[in-house]
Amino acid sequence: MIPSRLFSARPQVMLEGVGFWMLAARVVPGPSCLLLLRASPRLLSVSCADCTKHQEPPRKQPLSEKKLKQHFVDHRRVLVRGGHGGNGVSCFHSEPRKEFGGPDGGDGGNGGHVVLRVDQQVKSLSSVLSRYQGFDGEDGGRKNCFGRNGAVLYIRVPVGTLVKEGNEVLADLSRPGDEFIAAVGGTGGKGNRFFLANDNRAPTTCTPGQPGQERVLFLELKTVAHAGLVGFPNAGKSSLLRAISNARPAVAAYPFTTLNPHVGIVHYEDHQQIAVADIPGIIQGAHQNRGLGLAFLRHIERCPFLLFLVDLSVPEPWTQLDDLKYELEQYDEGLSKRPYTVVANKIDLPQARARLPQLQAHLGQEAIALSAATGENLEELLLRLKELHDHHVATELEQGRQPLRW
Ligand SMILES: Nc1nc2c(ncn2[C@@H]2O[C@H](COP(=O)(O)OP(=O)(O)OP(=O)(O)O)[C@@H](O)[C@H]2O)c(=O)[nH]1
Ligand SMILES: [Mg+2]
Repeated sequence: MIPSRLFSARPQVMLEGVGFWMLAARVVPGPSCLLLLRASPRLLSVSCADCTKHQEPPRKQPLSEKKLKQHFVDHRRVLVRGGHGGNGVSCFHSEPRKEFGGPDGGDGGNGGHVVLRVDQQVKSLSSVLSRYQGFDGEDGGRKNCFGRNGAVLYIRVPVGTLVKEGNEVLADLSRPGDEFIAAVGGTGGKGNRFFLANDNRAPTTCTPGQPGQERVLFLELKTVAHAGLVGFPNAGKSSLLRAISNARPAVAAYPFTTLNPHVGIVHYEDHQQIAVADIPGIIQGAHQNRGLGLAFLRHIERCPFLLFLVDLSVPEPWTQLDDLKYELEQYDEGLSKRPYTVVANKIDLPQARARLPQLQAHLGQEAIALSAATGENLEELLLRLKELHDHHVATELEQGRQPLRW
C-alpha cells in the first residue's frame, strides 16, 4: 500500500489544471459584453469593464526548446585580467613655518580580483562574456592618502562549473555560493612615505602599481542533479520529467527533440527535493559519435544515481538497457555501475503492456512499469527515487562527505 501523502507531484499537476479552467472561465466575455460588441463595431476597441476587471495579466510563456537551445551554452573560453594596482605617489608635506614636512606620498590601492561565483539562478554559461577586466586600484594621494582598492568583479556561473587552465582543473564549483578567484588584482605601488628611513629622510622613490594577473580559463558546465534520465530517443524521458517535476522540456514524436539537458525538481511532502536531469537521447554507436555523440554525457557524470528509461512500445525492449549500459561504459568506465533503476515507459499502449513480463524475465529484476503520458504508476517511481536518494545520502555521510543538496 503506498501512502498517498508522501509526495505532491500529482496534486500539483491537478492544481495547475484547476488554475487553467478558472482562467478560461474568466476570459470568456459575459452576455452584456457580447451585446455591446454586436450593437456597435466602434465599441470593439473599448473593452468591457466587467471583463477587463477580471482579466488576468498575460502569463509569461515558458521558453521553447528552440530558444533554450540558443541560450544554453555549456563551455566557454574566458580571458580574465585582475585590476591594475594604483600607483604610489612621491610628494612632500609643506606648509607655512613647516617648509620641509617630510615625504607624504600615499600608497596606491590594490587592483580588484575577478571572482567566479556560483549562482543558482544562472542555468548556463551563456551570460559569461569572453573577457573580463577587474577594477583598477586608485593612485595614492598627498597627505599620506592611500588609494582605494579596486572592487571585486564577480562573474556569475551555474552550479557545476568546472574551471580549467589548459588541461589542469583549477576548481570544481559544484555547490551554490562556491567562489574561485579567477584573476588576482595587482598590488598597489608604494608612496615615498613608505621609503622614509633614518638614513634617508627625504626619499623621492615611489613605485608603480602592479598589473593584475591575466589568464585564459576554460569553463565547462557539468549539470548537477541527483538522478540522470538515460534512454534512447523517443523513449519518453522529457515526458516523464514533465510528469514528475515542474520542468517543461519539449516533447515530440521525433528523435532528438531534446538537445540540451534539463533539470526538474521533484518535491516531496517532507520538503525534500530531488533533482532529475533529462539529457539528450543516446543511440547505439553514440561512442563513435553517432546521433548526438556522447559529449552531453558529461551532464550525468555528476548524478549519483541513474534512471534507465526503456521504451516498451518497441520490440525487444530489453536490448535497450544493454546498449545504454554499453555506451555509458564506453564514455566513462564505471558510469553504468552506479545505483540505478529500470523504468519501462508507455505501459498505456496494449502492445507495450504485453511485453512487460518478457522484459522482467530478461532483466532478471523488477522494472517500474509506468506511463508518462497518463501518469499511471508514477507513484512507484517517486518512491524508488526517494529510496535511491536516501541511500545516496546515507553513503555520502558514511564516507564523511556532504551529500548533494538542492
Ligand atoms: N503512449 C505513450 N506515448 C508516450 C509516453 N511517453 C512519451 N510518449 C510519446 O513519445 C514521444 C517522445 O516523447 P519524448 O518525451 O519527447 O521522448 P524523449 O525520450 O525525451 O525523446 P528525445 O528528446 O528525442 O530523446 C512523444 O510523442 C510522446 O508523446 C507514454 O507513456 N505513452
Ligand atoms: Mg526529450
